[in-house]
Amino acid sequence: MGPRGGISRCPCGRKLLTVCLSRSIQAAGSQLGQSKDYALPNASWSQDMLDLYNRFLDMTKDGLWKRIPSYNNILDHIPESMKLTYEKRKDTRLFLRSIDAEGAGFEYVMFLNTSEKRVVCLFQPGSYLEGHPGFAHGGSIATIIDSTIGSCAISVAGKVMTANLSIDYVNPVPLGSVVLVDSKADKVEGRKVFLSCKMQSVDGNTLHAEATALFIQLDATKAQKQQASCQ
Ligand SMILES: CCCCCCCCCC(=O)SCCNC(=O)CCNC(=O)[C@H](O)C(C)(C)COP(=O)(O)OP(=O)(O)OC[C@H]1O[C@@H](n2cnc3c(N)ncnc32)[C@H](O)[C@@H]1OP(=O)(O)O
Repeated sequence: MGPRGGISRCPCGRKLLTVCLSRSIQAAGSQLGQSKDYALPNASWSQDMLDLYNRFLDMTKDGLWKRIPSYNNILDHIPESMKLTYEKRKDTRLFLRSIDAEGAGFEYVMFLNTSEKRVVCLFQPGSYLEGHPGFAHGGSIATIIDSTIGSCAISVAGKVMTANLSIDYVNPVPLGSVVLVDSKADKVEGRKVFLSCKMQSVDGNTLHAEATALFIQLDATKAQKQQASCQ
């Protein structure tokens, strides 16, 4: 990972500046009628989250890493060429963006490195994701892993679905902490994409979870049938 970014050295304070910038970008976006991008700092992000975000943002400068924008409607994530005949519905939401209160649900941002076939997600689980008292629910961990690995699979193979996801939960994740979800595509065999992933603490000293997954590239004919059946 590269050195920390210039933003952090601003005299008016990194957190304040970053949040101001994100608000300006979001305000500009809404003026243009664009969807809100949630993968930008907000006031709920901890210093750890902001520090990591700025480190990764710095790594996007040479073009190897890209920040993946995040919207509350899945169709805003899908390239035009992959949308086929989906119709945008107003009554659906991407599961991870279903909680409105900042900081209460899935606070996350993903970064893609295409040449390494890798997606890293910075994840700060909020209080509505509680399982055991004070810790993130295993389902929320599975969700962020599935989405991170899934984003990696999509970048490699386009339209895919999870066929298998296997997770070893090693250490619980405290609510409000920040973890790194580091996924990579290990192998592509025909329509099958095999991926693996580690969820670790920011200092790298705690392994929270390890996962492997199989994603299958959708057969065009079957994909059209699936779409037709859910419209
Ligand atoms: C933040 C932004 C978010 C964006 C990321 C979103 C990521 C989220 C992803 C999801 O959560 S997707 C939702 C959960 N997944 C599903 O609901 C999938 C349900 N399953 C299916 O629809 C089908 O089973 C599937 C599309 C996965 C595969 O059906 P196909 O009919 O296309 O595949 P087919 O049965 O022909 O199998 C193709 C190959 O894969 C193999 N295969 C299929 N399922 C397998 C499995 N479960 N385990 C091992 N191998 C499997 C199968 O043996 C075969 O191998 P071979 O080519 O070598 O013969």
